Amino acid sequence: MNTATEISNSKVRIEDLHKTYLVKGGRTVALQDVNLTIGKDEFIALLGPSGCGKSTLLRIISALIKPSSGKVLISDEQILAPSRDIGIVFQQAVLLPWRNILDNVLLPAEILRLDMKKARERAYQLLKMVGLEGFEKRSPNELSGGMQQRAAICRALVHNPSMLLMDEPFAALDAMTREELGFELLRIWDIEKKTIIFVTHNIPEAILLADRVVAMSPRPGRISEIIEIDLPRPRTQGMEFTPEFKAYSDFIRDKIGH
Ligand SMILES: Nc1ncnc2c1ncn2[C@@H]1O[C@H](COP(=O)(O)OP(=O)(O)OP(=O)(O)O)[C@@H](O)[C@H]1O
Repeated sequence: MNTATEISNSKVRIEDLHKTYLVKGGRTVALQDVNLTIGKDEFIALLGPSGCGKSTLLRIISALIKPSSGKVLISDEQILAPSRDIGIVFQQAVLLPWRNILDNVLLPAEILRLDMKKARERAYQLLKMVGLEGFEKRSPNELSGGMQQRAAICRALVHNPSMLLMDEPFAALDAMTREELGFELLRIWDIEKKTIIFVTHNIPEAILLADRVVAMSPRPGRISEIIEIDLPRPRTQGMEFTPEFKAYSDFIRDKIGH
């Protein structure tokens, strides 16, 4: 099992990150000594038990919150404010109910004051790529949960960021839709070439998607293990039943004590 990788072409460098939240009557250490280098266009799965600090780490990388100490560099620049070069997908699609699907996808382009003609072309192209062609003018509540999450992915990509941060994006979906969207995400990643950080609790999902699985320990969150997933790409249905996959799964389960 390969757990040590040299990253020659780095996109993200996380250095000595600590995060302590001040809470009533004390403090919660959410992250401690987190160091990680992520390669350009790499697919990272951030795996760990509930409360180990995965969302906190994602929020620090996207500069939605500040670390207590340490820093995050993206393309060699320290991140101090939210960057337009990042797209974020959360567990819930949170589409605005009064806007149709196309206008929801276009929201970041409006906020960033991009050329709306070009943005509209891109939105149509993205919606087509995720199988939502013909649904552009529908309202979000006319779409299934999986379709809404597809639209949320398009919204995160419309301004063509080089990084995609995904916080348990498929956790609210049923198992079949979840798997389907996983493969769809891999297809998008193959076409669009992004650096992806994908938070999940789900070991098979992490193995199926990622180049490397970064396993975190329970609070205070630290990186306990980094496992390179040397399965061939494209990843396919049925791979989960191979002995190689099972070996990764057993190894990770053993390491994180599941
Ligand atoms: N705004 C906050 N104020 C105080 N404590 C917080 C805050 N956000 C998170 N925490 C605490 O920090 C720890 C890490 O939380 P975080 O949400 O990052 O974990 P997580 O691994 O993403 O959890 P889950 O998988 O359940 O979403 C938890 O103990 C949580 O209670």
